[in-house]
Amino acid sequence: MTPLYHDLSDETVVVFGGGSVGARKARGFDEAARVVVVSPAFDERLLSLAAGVGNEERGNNEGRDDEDHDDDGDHDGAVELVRAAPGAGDVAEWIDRLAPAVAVAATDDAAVNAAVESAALDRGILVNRTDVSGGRDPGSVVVPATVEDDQVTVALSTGGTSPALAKALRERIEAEIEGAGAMAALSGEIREELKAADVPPEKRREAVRRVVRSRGVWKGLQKGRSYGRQEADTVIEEVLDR
Ligand SMILES: C[C@@]1(CC(=O)O)C2=NC(=C\c3[nH]c(c(CCC(=O)O)c3CC(=O)O)Cc3[nH]c(c(CC(=O)O)c3CCC(=O)O)/C=C3\N/C(=C\2)[C@@H](CCC(=O)O)[C@]3(C)CC(=O)O)/[C@H]1CCC(=O)O
Ligand SMILES: NC(=O)c1ccc[n+]([C@@H]2O[C@H](COP(=O)([O-])OP(=O)(O)OC[C@H]3O[C@@H](n4cnc5c(N)ncnc54)[C@H](O)[C@@H]3O)[C@@H](O)[C@H]2O)c1
Repeated sequence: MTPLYHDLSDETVVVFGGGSVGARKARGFDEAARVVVVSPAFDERLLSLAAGVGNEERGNNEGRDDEDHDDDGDHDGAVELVRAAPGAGDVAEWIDRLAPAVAVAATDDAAVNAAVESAALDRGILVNRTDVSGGRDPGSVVVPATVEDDQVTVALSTGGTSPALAKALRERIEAEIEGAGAMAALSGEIREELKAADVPPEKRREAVRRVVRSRGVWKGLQKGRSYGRQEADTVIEEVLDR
């Protein structure tokens, strides 16, 4: 399995199955893509997502300009629910109509999930099969456990073997990456500044490497951006003066 970060803005993700697993996947993809859930019944969390509850603070609507799919127009970014129970033979038609970039098979009907998988694979569409673990077929993707701090994202998979372990490790990493977003912003800015000032590449790299490893800078950033910056300037001066 090869982990990649994929930009799904302007793409559609279709989720077959509106139970608890379908709801979790819809929520995960909804931050970036248009999400359509096809199911005869919907978990309560999906009803909230469809009403746009919780979307505002997640800031997931950037870069989205097609509101055609939005039923009431009020909740840009809301998940769309389509009440239907396609049989295994109907799934391909749904996929053709929705033209998704990713299809998620999350029903409790193994035959329907298998039909989603084969229809997606036939069309070169990525498929996430939620009812099987272990090895994947080519074109089949795993949804990892993820932790985010601003622009920094950690995605974690056990290769499909142990989702419970993926979750447990994710909980540990959550504490570990706190503040990483602020550090990414600061060190990115410093890198640009040193480049613009024509600092020789070797010195520039050493300075940036030291900044991201400096306990003082991490601590400073906890107090506020300018404290982090001050600490970083001290580190940079040490490197440049040598
Ligand atoms: C990471 C996460 C992302 C997400 O889905 O959001 C995710 N599962 C999560 C939680 C979780 N899932 C399950 C449990 C109960 C404990 C257990 O059974 O282990 C727990 C833990 C809990 O709930 O505490 C049950 C389960 N999961 C799968 C099956 C099918 C099977 O095993 O056959 C069954 C059995 C169903 C049954 O027996 O009925 C299958 C998959 N689940 C995956 C992802 C993919 C592999 C990821 C990897 O490579 O590690 C894969 C292969 C396909 C996929 O769905 O992409 C999310 C944690 C998010 C977070 O909290 O950070
Ligand atoms: N990946 C994971 O993390 C994970 C975790 C638990 C369970 N599972 C597996 O995922 C599947 C779904 O789990 P769940 O807990 O959400 O089950 P669930 O029973 O709560 O939900 C299944 C949903 O599929 C819908 N459905 C049934 N037939 C359908 C059809 N033809 N088309 C569209 N939707 C249809 C049902 O109405 C229901 O909303 C199960 O097969 C289970 O083995 C996966």
